[in-house]
Amino acid sequence: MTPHHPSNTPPPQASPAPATTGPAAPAPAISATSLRKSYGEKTVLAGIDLAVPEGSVFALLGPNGAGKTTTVQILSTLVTPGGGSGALVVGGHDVAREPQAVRAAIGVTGQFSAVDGLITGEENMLLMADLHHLGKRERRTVVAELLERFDLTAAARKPASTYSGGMKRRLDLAMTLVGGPRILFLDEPTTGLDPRSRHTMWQLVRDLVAGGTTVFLTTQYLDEADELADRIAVLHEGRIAAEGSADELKRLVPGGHVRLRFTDPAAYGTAAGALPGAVRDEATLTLRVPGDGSQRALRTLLDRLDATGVEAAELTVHTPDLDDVFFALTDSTTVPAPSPSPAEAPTTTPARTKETPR
Ligand SMILES: Nc1ncnc2c1ncn2[C@@H]1O[C@H](COP(=O)(O)OP(=O)(O)OP(=O)(O)O)[C@@H](O)[C@H]1O
Repeated sequence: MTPHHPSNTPPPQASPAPATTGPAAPAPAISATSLRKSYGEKTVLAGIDLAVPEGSVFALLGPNGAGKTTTVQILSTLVTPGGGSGALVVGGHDVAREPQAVRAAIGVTGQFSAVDGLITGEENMLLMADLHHLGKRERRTVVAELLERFDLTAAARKPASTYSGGMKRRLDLAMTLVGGPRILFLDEPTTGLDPRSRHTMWQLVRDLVAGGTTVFLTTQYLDEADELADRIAVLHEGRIAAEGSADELKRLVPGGHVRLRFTDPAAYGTAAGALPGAVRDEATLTLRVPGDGSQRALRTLLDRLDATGVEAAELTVHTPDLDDVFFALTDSTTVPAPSPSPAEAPTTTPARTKETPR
């Protein structure tokens, strides 16, 4: 778990110290150091650090206007970074010095589709193939394969304007893949789609990642980040408010607890006496013990329980969902406390208490 520090110190996981033995860690597919951007007086990005390992899915989460699209636009060379930004490297190429090489390595699908509704799905694809200078035979093969893979073969000869929202989005993604990009930027890829279409898109993304593609995703949907992302960064007021896996983020906010259910009232009573802070539910013989769901907290709880000699019939660990995290992190009156230093606690055991504002 890596809550960000105002100094923009890169998170330990994001930029590990070079190993003294063994093979060096591969360079991230996407990395940004102190990325800044302002429009006039408005600071959109106040210096953010990112590192996305190859073959992983990184989700940038944030409310409307947080700067997600701006980040994608800068990393995909569409917009210039602000003055004072550090190194921005995508696919091994510097975004400022080698924009062409970056463009050759990436695919971008934005909130505004590149699909032309006046021509058919297949014609849209062939147009893309021409833009990528594919040979005559190759363009036919690549287009047919992608249409098949994205379940668009039957509709291929129909004007794209007749497609459903989900089909258009699939076509858009298929068009992006014509050039065979190793790195994909998906800016809110499922906004406005129905649940079935969203699940289809998620599966397509998973398949791409299984094939080695790196995905940089922006989304306002917490379940989407939860479903797809290996790591999630929450963008708030121009900074990364927190970064980690979905589970790590969930441990950042209060609401986590362990639920112990007993079948024997005597055992229930004994356990309740031994566990200070436990919320009792006499009707169901259940105790709810607040905790961050970490290994350490769980061990303490079990040690206490063992000392009483009673055993629970059922033990479940509840962590808050990403909604709780999102609201806690993007509510400017509360920010999570920084993690204890690695010497004090494992990196997967972040502090989760609400703290005073910065
Ligand atoms: N070209 C521009 N000129 C001026 N301001 C801009 C420009 N592009 C973006 N902004 C401003 O920068 C801020 C961040 O916009 P951005 O589109 O990156 O946010 P977002 O997180 O993608 O939001 P949404 O989820 O609504 O798409 C907004 O306040 C927006 O108005």
